[in-house]
Amino acid sequence: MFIPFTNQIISAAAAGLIAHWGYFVHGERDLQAANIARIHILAAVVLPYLKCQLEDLSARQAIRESFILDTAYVVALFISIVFYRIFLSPLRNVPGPFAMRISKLVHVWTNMDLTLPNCKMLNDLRAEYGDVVRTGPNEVTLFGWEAYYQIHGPESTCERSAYYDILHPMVSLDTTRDPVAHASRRKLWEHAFSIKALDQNLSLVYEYADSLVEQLHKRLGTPIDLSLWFEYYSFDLMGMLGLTIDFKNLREGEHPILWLWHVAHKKLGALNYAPWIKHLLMGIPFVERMKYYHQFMTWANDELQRNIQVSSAPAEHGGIKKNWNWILGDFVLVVAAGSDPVRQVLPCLIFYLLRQPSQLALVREELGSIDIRDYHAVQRLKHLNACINETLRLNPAVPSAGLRNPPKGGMTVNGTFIPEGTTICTPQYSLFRDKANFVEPEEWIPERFTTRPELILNKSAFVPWTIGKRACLGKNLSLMEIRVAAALTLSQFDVEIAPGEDGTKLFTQATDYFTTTPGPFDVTLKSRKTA
Ligand code: HEM
Repeated sequence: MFIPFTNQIISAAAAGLIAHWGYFVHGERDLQAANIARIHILAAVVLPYLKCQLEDLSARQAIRESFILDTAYVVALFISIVFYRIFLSPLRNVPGPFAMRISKLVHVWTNMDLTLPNCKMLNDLRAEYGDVVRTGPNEVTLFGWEAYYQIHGPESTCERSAYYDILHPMVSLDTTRDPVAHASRRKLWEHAFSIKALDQNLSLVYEYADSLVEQLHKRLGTPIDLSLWFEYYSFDLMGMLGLTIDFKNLREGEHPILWLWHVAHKKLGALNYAPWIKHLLMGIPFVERMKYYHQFMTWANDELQRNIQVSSAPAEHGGIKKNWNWILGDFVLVVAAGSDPVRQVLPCLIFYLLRQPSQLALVREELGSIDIRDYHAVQRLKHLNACINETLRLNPAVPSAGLRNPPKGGMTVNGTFIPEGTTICTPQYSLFRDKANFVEPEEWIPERFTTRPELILNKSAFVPWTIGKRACLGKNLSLMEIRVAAALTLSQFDVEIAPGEDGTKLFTQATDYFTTTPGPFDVTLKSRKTA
């Protein structure tokens, strides 16, 4: 069989167009990334072999011709994709940076720059392009309170976007994209977060906060990274509460798994914006960037195996084996979702209080008026609560995540039609710093939550635990952790920024990879009490 080479080139280019129009353009392909790569590599290897066999070419010539055909295929495919994204996509009229229309890789690349976290980058785009910005070939970022409620509110029928397959094949309450599975799992979790369960956790929260204070007392006068110490506290506490594992970060220094979690998170964080890259890398052995993630997962797997020997999954749900991806996913969720957000609030809160000594004095006055061992009294401290809220407003734990897809048939938001399959981003960071919602939005003014309510223009815009069917389950627990640790630390220590520091690394070195991880906060401590 002989086909003229020119016709072969035309056929290869046509195959590229067919691949785009027949396959790639029809929906999400993130989870198939590794298989797509495998099929293409296989085709590239088989083609020269077939050419040798069928056309009687020398190996050298077969490879040369195959290379030309591969190039024709790839060029046609990519030209078609780029043309579609610029001129034909249903999002073509939505304003946004030109490069972001063409590829999500631009977003990934931008987020490799640690000096500009994703939430700030998106906020800058709003200033340039308005309330609806195209931030990817198939993604829009929406600003404003109405859009947030439309996407996340109780009436919303939006579903989680491809980003949430990030743990695939594992799945957790916080990542499942199946609304039915989510609703039934959430019921199980709600028991664990009920007020009754919370009261049972109280003594453990005090125990770990006491352990933190004890360790800090041993380090008086020497510079320490308070951000890290708060992480030890929240990680140890979540380990014990959620997993019954004592990580002993507080007593014995950083547990290897915490270190591993940090590295894996840093290495993979920027890839969140194009989930297919992670799924592709997962399919390739020995990729350096994935090494720490694999190690973390192996640890989680082993640790869970050990843990599970003392419990059992209900047989009616198919037992442990069938539920393994869920059990492992929830296990990882507890470590990540439970620890990072609390760790984020505490050092930021102390930073603001140090910047505004009159606010610190007010909080201490409140603390002095109660028995801080009585959590119900701590819980009612108006100014402390206002300071926590104001800290969360300026530093949301999940500043730009919570990505969603519109329901079947698409939806109209802010006057723009968003077709189904589009990823929608609604950054809390921008919502909480919107001057339509808060007066002097960039300033830390706790009184807006107490004596100066006029500084809040729209109460409904303050939703750090988000709203709707997927709102945070850990709200009350997290507030308990924050209040108790803040109360004990502020009443026991005078905190000063460490020599040579100004404390701002806490913000300038923070990362926004789903949850925020704050930068270091180097301080020295002096004891306020000897008793
Ligand atoms: C200041 C602390 C915290 C804040 C501001 C916060 C915020 C949030 C937000 C915004 C979400 C929604 C994320 C999304 O849309 O994907 C979320 C989900 C969730 N959070 Fe938190 N969180 C905090 C602490 C905690 C803690 C301590 C836990 C305990 C394990 C926890 C457990 C969860 C769970 C289980 C979900 C998923 C709920 C669902 O899918 O139904 N959170 N959180």
